[in-house]
Amino acid sequence: MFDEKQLQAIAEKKAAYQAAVDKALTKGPEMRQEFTTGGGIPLERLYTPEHLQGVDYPKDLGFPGSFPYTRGVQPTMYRGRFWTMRQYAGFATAEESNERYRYLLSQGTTGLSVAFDLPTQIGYDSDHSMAQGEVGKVGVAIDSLADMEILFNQIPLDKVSTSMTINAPAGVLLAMYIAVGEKQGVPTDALSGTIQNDILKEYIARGTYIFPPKPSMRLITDIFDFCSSHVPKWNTISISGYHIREAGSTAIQEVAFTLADGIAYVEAAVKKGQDPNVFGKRLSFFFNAHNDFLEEVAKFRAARKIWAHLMKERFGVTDKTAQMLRFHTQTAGSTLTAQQPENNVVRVAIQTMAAVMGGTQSLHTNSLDEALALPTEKSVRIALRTQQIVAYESGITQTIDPLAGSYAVEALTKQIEEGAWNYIRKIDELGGMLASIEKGYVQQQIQDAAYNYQKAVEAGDRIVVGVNKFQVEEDTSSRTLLRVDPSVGAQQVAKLRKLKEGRDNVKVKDCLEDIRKAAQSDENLMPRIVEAVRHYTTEGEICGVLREVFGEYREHVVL
Ligand SMILES: CC(C)(COP(=O)(O)OP(=O)(O)OC[C@H]1O[C@@H](n2cnc3c(N)ncnc32)[C@H](O)[C@@H]1OP(=O)(O)O)[C@@H](O)C(=O)NCCC(=O)NCCSC(=O)CCC(=O)O
Repeated sequence: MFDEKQLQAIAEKKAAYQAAVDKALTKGPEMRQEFTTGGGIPLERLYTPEHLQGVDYPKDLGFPGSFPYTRGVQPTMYRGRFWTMRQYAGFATAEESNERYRYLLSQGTTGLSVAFDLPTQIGYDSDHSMAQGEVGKVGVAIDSLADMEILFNQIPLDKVSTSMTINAPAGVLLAMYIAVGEKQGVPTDALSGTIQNDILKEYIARGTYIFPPKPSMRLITDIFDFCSSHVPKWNTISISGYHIREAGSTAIQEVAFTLADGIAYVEAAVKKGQDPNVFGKRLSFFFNAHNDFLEEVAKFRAARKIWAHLMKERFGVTDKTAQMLRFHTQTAGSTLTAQQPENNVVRVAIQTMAAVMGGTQSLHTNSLDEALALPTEKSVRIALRTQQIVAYESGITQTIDPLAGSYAVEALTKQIEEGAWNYIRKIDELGGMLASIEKGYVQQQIQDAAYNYQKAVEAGDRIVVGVNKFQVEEDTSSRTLLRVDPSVGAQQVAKLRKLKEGRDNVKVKDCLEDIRKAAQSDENLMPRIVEAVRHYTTEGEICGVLREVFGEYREHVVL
């Protein structure tokens, strides 16, 4: 971006600067021998136009809303519309969670995001022995359409978009959402939202899988196909790097493994004869926002660029929307500290700025007390206000991709891009993402990175304020934390018993038989599942039949 003469002048001046640095170093050394990003990328003392050598503006950066989308997916970005402020929430019963959603909406949240309890996430009803002690704990307990109707009571599904963090049983929860829409008189083509539906990262990092890879991929591609024709505004998957990063990966690994998962999904759907120009439009992504501000901004920019190239060049996608990497961000749970939790507000604010400067489409900001418990209403409000302050007061939303052209940010963007491509090539060599997971390669890479980070914290090479430096004695007696009522499990079991007594059990049996037959054949499962939930067939019953046909996945332990 600079001509030869300018670069020559810079090189000459740089010699003088180096002499000044050498002199400064004789007076006192720098604080560290080597400086690196949080993700371990080596950093130079100073970045100059020399670092932009090789950056081809139209090719590498371009303009917002056009290939390769490095600078953002919308031509006007936040001047036209802020990102969706989408707080992940849900606990106890559908009634209590509905109250929390309506509170959030009244406070200015612009999208919903449902957290389900663990039994729901692994396809068990609240009365299953595996569910004991877990009902309503980390999210809301949903057994049937009856619970979903309460969850979205007085929330118009044609006006608000909803994300559901559900993976192995994603099709069942999507079917229930469709059925709630029908009850509200909202046609399926007016529903908008996202299901996480990303099983590969469950095998790698999160753990709420049910079925083995093959039928799991089939369920996912069934959903792609079904939504393309029936629920066209639905984001059919949220390909997630968030949990990979929470498990301890570096920023480069987060990008690489997420996009490699994306490649696996596209390949699976293409193999089924689906058109990536169509289903590709509704693939969405989900990343983490950590504290290392510049690295995070660069990460988001690099991820968009790589995905656009992958879709265009590897899969021959010509549709512009299908080339775009659109993503949700959550601030990093793993950076929150139980010590001096008020400091977490500052961490979240920095991470919010990184997500916004990186061009996110949707954002969840963590609450200050989340290292201790599920957030209280007050702490959730502060988290939401953090987004609102960044949106309305910081000024950073008024200029698109404002850090572009920063020597340091462009250099980091390139480094992350190159690092991620190296991993993607390695995964290709290993036979793709599924094979790489089965070999334990991906898990091992993440474990090594997590181990190195922890060692650095324990050695004091990485400072976590309030944890390994600046500790204080804290009086925790006045802390108010949210506690889920332990009677939720019993309440949910009683509700389920009543439901099963009152519904048409012959119809339910027929629906389950239809699902079994469809599962044993190549038929798309979604229409059968939608029909079953309409008749109040429970999630556990549907997943139970699928378990019988598909079997269950057992974890590949990496030692
Ligand atoms: C695509 C995204 C990322 C965002 O979708 P959204 O609907 O919010 O936003 P969007 O698509 O960008 O914008 C909505 C519509 O406005 C349009 N639009 C946006 N900006 C515009 C602009 N400047 N000018 C004109 N139009 C614009 C878009 O094109 C789109 O229209 P069209 O629709 O017409 O194109 C989606 O997938 C999403 O919301 N994901 C959220 C995932 C999530 O919450 N996950 C929580 C996980 S929690 C978790 O997993 C962690 C904890 C755990 O482990 O459990």
